[in-house]
Amino acid sequence: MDSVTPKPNVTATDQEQTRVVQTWDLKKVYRTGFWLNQKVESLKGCTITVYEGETFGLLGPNGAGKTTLLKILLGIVRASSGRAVLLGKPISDRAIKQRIGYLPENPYLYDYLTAWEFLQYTAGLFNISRAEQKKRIPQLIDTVGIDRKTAKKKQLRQYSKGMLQRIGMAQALINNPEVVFLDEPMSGLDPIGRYQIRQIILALKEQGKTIFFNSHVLGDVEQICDRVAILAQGEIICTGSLDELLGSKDTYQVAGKGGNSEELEKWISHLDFADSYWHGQLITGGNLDKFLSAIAQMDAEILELKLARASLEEFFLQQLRLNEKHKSGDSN
Ligand SMILES: Nc1ncnc2c1ncn2[C@@H]1O[C@H](COP(=O)(O)OP(=O)(O)OP(=O)(O)O)[C@@H](O)[C@H]1O
Repeated sequence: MDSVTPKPNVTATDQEQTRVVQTWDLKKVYRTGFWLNQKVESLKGCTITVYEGETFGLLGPNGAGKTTLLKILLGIVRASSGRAVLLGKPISDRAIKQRIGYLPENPYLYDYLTAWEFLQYTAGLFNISRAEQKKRIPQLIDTVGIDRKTAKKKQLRQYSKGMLQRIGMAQALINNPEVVFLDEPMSGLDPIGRYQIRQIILALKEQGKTIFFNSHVLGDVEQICDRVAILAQGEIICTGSLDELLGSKDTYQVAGKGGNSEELEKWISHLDFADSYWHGQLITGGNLDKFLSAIAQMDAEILELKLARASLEEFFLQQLRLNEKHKSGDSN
């Protein structure tokens, strides 16, 4: 594994954007049991691409293999077969560790250190000079929204779960990484804690960092991700941007009464008009106001207007159901 092999079919997107993470047919079989004679097939051939500057969400139910994939990319777990490239280098290349950040799912953050001491310790692991630490640590503490005095005085055992997660984010950023891997960064947090982590991720996105995160908190993913992949039972079952997977934010199902079909057809596709009642699909192109005034001028009335786009949660559950149906060979 680990050799760099170009993808045979290079698409327009590939040509335009730099690929930061690329895997080909990654597989992982864990051996368990006293005699290591039992096998758990955790990944069954994962091929994914993450482009520079994007926020990529790897979604999947418990046990789907998300953490395993992430740990393979980070070199914590060895793949059984397949290839992976990170920042243009094989994942076995130790030099790339300097360019990535990682927040594990349940980070252990040394209870008896203060946040400041903990960040000094992690900075030391990257050989960051004392002078640089003096600049970077306060900046990071500000970025993750912890009070500087608290960071210097309070031991981590006195922190709330949300504060610990934010310090975990700060340690993932200590080396100013180009790519940040976050394993379930919102899990176990209350809505305020999740909001704070989302804001930090959005700020990182603004700085142009590539963010790869695992999650099953789909509402959060929907708000911050550019592209997602769904992993189920070790296999990627779909991947794409939210618009590609869910449909455009501009598409509505609309139903109404009155007006005339010729005028309505200028706005509404698949128009079904009968006895002055009608329904169809409206693609506004961001001009919902213009449509509403056109309706008023036609002397028509809207009875129902709702977004045609499914939520990510609905889409996720539907994809998992379809995958299970497909697996069980049920054609109904
Ligand atoms: N070290 C290990 N030894 C044996 N089996 C393992 C090991 N690590 C993970 N597995 C198994 O591999 C499968 C995938 O686990 P993984 O932790 O990657 O899934 P996940 O999608 O991250 O799940 P979760 O959302 O619950 O964290 C599971 O069946 C798990 O039990």
